[in-house]
Amino acid sequence: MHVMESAMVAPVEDIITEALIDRVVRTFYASVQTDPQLGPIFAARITNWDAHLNRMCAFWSSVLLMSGRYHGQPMQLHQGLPVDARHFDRWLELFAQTARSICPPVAAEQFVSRAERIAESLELGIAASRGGWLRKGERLAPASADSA
Ligand code: HEM
Repeated sequence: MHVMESAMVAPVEDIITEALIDRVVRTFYASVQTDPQLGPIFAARITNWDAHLNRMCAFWSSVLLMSGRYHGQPMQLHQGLPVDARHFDRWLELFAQTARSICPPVAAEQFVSRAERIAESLELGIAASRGGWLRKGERLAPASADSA
């Protein structure tokens, strides 16, 4: 690559910083907490928001900066949740709105594309834990006790 071209496009690690992750995470969960669909699910489970936000910052730092700061089992933590495809769609909608309102476009797209892939694998894992396997493109159905 010509030296001028490389100087014009900053590497994504220069754009996505711990400070940017911190802002995205805190802004996102502030809107999650007041969201009628998602808020109650979090409110019923999270007693220490400060600890949760710190863990989510560590998670995104591991995902986007490969910092290795996060150690946890997100799959197990989501398996018991009363969620279906509609909750994931809303989560992703709020997350994309947040990322795009805060980040430069290339950084926002990194957040959004990783979130979409992780959401898809969480849907697959939750479906499997309920004894069902999703085909390609098939979405998570409501838990049977929650199908109303
Ligand atoms: C339907 C959408 C979602 C809902 C309702 C939801 C809800 C929750 C709740 C309630 C917890 C806390 C669990 C606990 O500590 O007992 C949690 C943890 C977590 N969520 Fe989600 N989540 C959703 C989607 C996602 C997505 C798409 C991601 C990643 C892109 C994600 C990443 C995480 C992580 C990493 C943790 C674990 C933090 C830790 O280790 O303590 N979640 N989620």
